[in-house]
Amino acid sequence: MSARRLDGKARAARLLGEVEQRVRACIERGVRPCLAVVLVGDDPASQVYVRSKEKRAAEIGIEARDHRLPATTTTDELLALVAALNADRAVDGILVQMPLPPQCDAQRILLAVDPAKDVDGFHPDNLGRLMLGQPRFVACTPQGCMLLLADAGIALAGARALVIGRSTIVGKPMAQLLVHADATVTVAHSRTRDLAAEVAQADVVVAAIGRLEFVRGEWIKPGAVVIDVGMNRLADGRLVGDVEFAAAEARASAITPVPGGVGPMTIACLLNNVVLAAERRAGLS
Ligand SMILES: NC(=O)C1=CN([C@@H]2O[C@H](COP(=O)(O)OP(=O)(O)OC[C@H]3O[C@@H](n4cnc5c(N)ncnc54)[C@H](OP(=O)(O)O)[C@@H]3O)[C@@H](O)[C@H]2O)C=CC1
Ligand SMILES: Nc1nc(=O)c2c([nH]1)NC[C@@H]1CN(c3ccc(C(=O)N[C@@H](CCC(=O)O)C(=O)O)cc3)C=[N+]21
Repeated sequence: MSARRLDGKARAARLLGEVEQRVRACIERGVRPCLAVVLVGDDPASQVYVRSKEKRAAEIGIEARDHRLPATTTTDELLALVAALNADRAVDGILVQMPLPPQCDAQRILLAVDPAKDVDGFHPDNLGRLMLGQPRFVACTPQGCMLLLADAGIALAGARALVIGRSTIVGKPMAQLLVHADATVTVAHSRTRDLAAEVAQADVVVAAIGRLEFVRGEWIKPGAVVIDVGMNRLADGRLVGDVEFAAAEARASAITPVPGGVGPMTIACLLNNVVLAAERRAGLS
């Protein structure tokens, strides 16, 4: 069997088309959706992501306001900027690009973002709402993974799902979304005793580890669906996922490529969250 490739690039383009329509409706009501992007320091990977987000935003009529701060920025300086963006009526969404330099207290900064503008879905208020099954902003990467799973056409209800990774931005919200979709969910992490055995049981595998081709193709249960969140940059510039793609593709029924899988979905879901916030301001939702 050779797996169907879940084309995140195409799915993201479709979602962005829908978001663009909704942006137009906001603009007709006099509300221009606006995302404030805060980037601290000069990490090259972060610069690439931020540029990509701002480009996509501009293409569909969302205003992207760029706030670049030096690597020496203090927590208090960042808190002051966040407070100003919270108070700015024209700003619908605030994204503070992670990771932050070590002297910045990321927890304090995430807590300071107005939950109604937290388009990343990282604020405890939004994470808590997700736990309760009453989501406001759902973290973009897990939201994108759920859309790709819907496209894979498998019934999640009753399926065995394995999430590898338990970060607050990917693994934990992903597991919550799968629970709400009635899957039977296992969360694996670095202390998991026998990862291969867990993978072998799973109808759905979501890998969010950050280790190149860590999930071996031979572990995959034949016919399983594989979502690869991992982004590992090789010395030659190539981007590789957390799953051994070629071998996994031979066993799975559907699989996301890297690049062109989850990554573009993350950006589309972010802009989806921005328009959601703008619709509230425009009285459209
Ligand atoms: N496509 C996209 O849009 C995005 C991609 N990413 C990518 O996804 C990956 C994960 O990101 P993120 O969640 O932020 O990463 P973190 O580093 O925060 O979390 C990694 C998780 O993997 C677990 N882990 C580490 N080693 C092992 C192991 N040997 N076996 C099982 N689990 C292990 C860790 O376990 P423990 O908790 O025990 O340490 C941890 O829970 C990265 O490659 C990142 O670049 C991230 C965000 C968005
Ligand atoms: N506050 C915050 N929010 C984030 O959402 C956030 C963050 N910080 N910090 C970093 C991670 C990572 N992330 C990616 C988004 C898109 C691609 C993406 O578009 N990837 C393309 C390829 C890009 C390339 O080739 O470099 C793809 O997979 O096809 C990747 C990674 C968002 N993150």
